[in-house]
Amino acid sequence: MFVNSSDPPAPTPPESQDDALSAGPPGATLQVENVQLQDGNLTWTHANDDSSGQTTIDQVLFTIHPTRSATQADKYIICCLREDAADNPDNPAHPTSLLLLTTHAIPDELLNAPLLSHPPPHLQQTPHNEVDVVVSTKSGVGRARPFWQDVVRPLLQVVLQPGHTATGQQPWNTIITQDAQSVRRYAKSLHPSGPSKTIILISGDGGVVDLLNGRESNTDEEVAKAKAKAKVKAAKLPLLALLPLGTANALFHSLHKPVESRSPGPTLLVLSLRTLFTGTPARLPLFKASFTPGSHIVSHTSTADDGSNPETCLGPRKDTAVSHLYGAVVASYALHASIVCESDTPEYRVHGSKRFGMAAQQLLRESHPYRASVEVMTSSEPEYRRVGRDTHGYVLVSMVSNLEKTFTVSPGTRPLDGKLRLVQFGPVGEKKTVEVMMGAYDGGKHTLLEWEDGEKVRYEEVERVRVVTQEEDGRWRKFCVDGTIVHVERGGGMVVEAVEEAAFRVLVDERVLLHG
Ligand SMILES: Nc1ncnc2c1ncn2[C@@H]1O[C@H](COP(=O)(O)OP(=O)(O)OP(=O)(O)O)[C@@H](O)[C@H]1O
Repeated sequence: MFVNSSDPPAPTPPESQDDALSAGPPGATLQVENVQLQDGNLTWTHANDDSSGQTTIDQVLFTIHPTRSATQADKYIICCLREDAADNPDNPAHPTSLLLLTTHAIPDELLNAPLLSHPPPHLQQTPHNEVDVVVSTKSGVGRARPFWQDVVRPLLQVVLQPGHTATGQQPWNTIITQDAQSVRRYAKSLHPSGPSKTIILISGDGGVVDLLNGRESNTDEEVAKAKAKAKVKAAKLPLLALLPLGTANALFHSLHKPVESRSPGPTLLVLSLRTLFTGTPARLPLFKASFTPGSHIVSHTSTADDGSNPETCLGPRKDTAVSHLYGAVVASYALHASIVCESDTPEYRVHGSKRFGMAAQQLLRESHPYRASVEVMTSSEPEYRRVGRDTHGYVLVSMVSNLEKTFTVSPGTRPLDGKLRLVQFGPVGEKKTVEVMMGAYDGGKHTLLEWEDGEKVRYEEVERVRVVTQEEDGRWRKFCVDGTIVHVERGGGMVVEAVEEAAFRVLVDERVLLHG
């Protein structure tokens, strides 16, 4: 979450500044002819010099056929994403770029692929709808901003072309994060009674949790009032469009699991851009994690922390007090929470998703038995039932199937099903824990694991989970909600349950709703 200390200081534009004014040309626009599609390869001839070009069908985002203007009536724009460093060797800081092919005729297969003749309503700024773009600059390995500048912004410009004004004003608002509180501050500005909002969130799961909780913290009262008065309609709930530029991107992977193929196939970014322009809104299921009094959010990125202390998660440091958090991904205790917490140092962050494995190695060597009570309620059991023994290795309550693309923590979860599932096992030691992790990387087979000593992985659908820690050492009293770490007091804990009331909608690929 911190810039490496060797980086030059980054210019920090005001959060609300729309840096579209400094935009360059919208991607590389090429006039092409003789476009053909064969064996998954799209080929063409450049109109100016007859040279040829090619890309794969997986890199095609969609085709625009703007029928609005007579001059453009017979023109197509094939929009492609290039995201291989090899495609952009001159500029490794900008690993993704847009390729726009303008042509008079396209192969039939592209007519059947996503074809945009009008900007989708959710991307149009009108008196009844606003479009905000939130760029979380420290997500993942820091590529959200170049992705916005090089790809998303020019694509919006091309699709929303008639919205341009002479002043260069764009029909969207841009929020570039400046610190760890930026997304929360933005969320606070969302008013349930204002026009409906589409929020294009260029970030990882942390941006989503910040958005869910920033909004909630100031609008509890307002939301209650607005609901009582106007009965906030589902269609007015803010609509999230996720562009997954984080490390794990669990929410996007899980929501798009039915349409995400193993390679080769469209990449995560291609899928997310297709969904942004052609997706369908759905209610985003949420859970609430409530914490005992005295609990605090632990963070590396508060203003008080200059990032020089990699031991934040190991020490007794306290940050913002917290009573509850909303989440859309997972709430956890024990190994998972410790991995997320201890991998979130500036040193580990530069390694992208490898940081989880690096922190896990150390924690696995220690294989700490976490002293706690874990209890569940299910739809058929209205009283708490104890799960496991007095010590635990892994306790995770999931609302999604995947924590990473290939890490299926909850194979029974379907996108948007709104169900909570518990994955729990005891302190089984390094070897068996690795076996569990390998099962998760093998489509979720860990949920069937049982060992000869009677230990097993417990996996079940639950309504509510209560975890109370009995640890003395603060290092083992960390809980995790969608990547946010909460430190609880001695004897403290967390209760997790699904939330009935909808607060956000999310854009998904239409096929997810049909086959999810
Ligand atoms: N300019 C900034 N300075 C400090 N912190 C920032 C800044 N911009 C964003 N952040 C914080 O960095 C965190 C980035 O988390 P995010 O989840 O988006 O990425 P990630 O942790 O890499 O991905 P994932 O959660 O999917 O693994 C967020 O909590 C956000 O508030």
